Amino acid sequence: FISWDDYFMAIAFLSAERSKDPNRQVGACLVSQEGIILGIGYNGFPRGCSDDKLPWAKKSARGDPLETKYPYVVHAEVNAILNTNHASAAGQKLYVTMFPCNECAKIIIQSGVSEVLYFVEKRIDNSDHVYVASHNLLSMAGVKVRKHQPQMAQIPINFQDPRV
Ligand SMILES: Nc1nc(=O)n([C@H]2C[C@H](O)[C@@H](COP(=O)(O)O)O2)cc1CO
Ligand SMILES: [Zn+2]
Repeated sequence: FISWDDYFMAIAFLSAERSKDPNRQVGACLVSQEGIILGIGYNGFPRGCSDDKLPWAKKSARGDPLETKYPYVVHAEVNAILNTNHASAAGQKLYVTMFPCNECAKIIIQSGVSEVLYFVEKRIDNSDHVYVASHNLLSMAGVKVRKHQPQMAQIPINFQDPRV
């Protein structure tokens, strides 16, 4: 059977599959102290803001930031937190497929999350201030940060041959 940590991380991975970002699909799963899922999210444009009208590009040929996704996209972590009713703020754990950026770190801290479990970190070296700031904030606020160590290499879901 699947461990709790693998289970919640797998849910974050599955949620990431919903993202329409062609370059990076990120998923997050917020879990209460009691192990109840409070919220799930992935990166996408805000509700009502159509993918048909907003760009998914990383760069604009004209150098116009408004032609890129960055000013518009809601990060997976924020969606997971906003999708909850905040019933039990204390002791929440956030499972994320990617280490959170500094803007998400602020929201994670202010919403009362006490532990972040991430799968990969985008940061290549210490020069990326976004992730250095994120580490600093989480550490100052006493939010535990842990890299998920999977117990299972894969968790296949097979609709063709369900073991029921
Ligand atoms: N923790 C994160 N949560 C997220 O939801 N994202 C999203 C925002 C963008 O849609 C995409 C990053 O795009 P790129 O610059 O790697 O092509 O991933 C990114 C990170 C990484 O910090
Ligand atoms: Zn973020």
